[in-house]
Amino acid sequence: MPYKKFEEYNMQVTDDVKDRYKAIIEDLGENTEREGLLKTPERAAKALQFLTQGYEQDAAEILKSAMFKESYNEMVIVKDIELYSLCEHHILPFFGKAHIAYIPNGHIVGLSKIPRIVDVFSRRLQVQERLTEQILNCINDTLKPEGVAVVIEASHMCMMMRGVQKQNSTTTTSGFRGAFKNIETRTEFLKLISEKLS
Ligand SMILES: Nc1nc2c(ncn2[C@@H]2O[C@H](COP(=O)(O)OP(=O)(O)OP(=O)(O)O)[C@@H](O)[C@H]2O)c(=O)[nH]1
Ligand SMILES: [Zn+2]
Repeated sequence: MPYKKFEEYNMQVTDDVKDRYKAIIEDLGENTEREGLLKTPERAAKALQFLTQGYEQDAAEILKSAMFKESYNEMVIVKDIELYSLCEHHILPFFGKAHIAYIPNGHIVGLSKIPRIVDVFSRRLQVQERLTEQILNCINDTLKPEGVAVVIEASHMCMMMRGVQKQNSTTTTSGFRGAFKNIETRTEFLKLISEKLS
């Protein structure tokens, strides 16, 4: 199914993950019976299911649900799409912005569907490079546009709160297909998104 409602947590998964969180919190030396922590294993289990809901969603179906025949064939850019994902190495957040463009080839897509597929692929255990490529491939294979471009800028908590502890570094990844392989088209896209890049 393309969407999942958040009241619909899988009770079996919630119970299993809750028990494991309880054990982890105890291993860390905390008392899971104190008031503030009583419901924490269950809350954390639900939070983790929310943050990984993308596994149960079908990004191609989301795009297909709002594709419309149109002759418009200039660049369409949706920029500054905020994203929150989880780094698969440390299960810590990475977050930032995606900038996405495509050039239609007979079909346009409902604009909101682009941020929706960013969420589908973000809400998994990820690396930024694969996230970039999955968004790119999904739009390319489903919409079959003249071209598609994806740029993601993100900060990784695993590099900020721990490890190398660098607070100001950001990572940029990008991918281009079709018409965006052409240097002029790519430059136009990068110019249009950089007007608001920090
Ligand atoms: N390429 C890539 N690397 C990532 C991403 N998220 C986290 N990493 C890196 O994954 C690497 C895992 O390296 P390891 O040496 O196995 O793990 P570690 O000992 O915790 O490494 P440090 O973070 O350097 O302390 C680290 O260099 C992280 O910075 C990502 O989205 N893409
Ligand atoms: Zn990490």
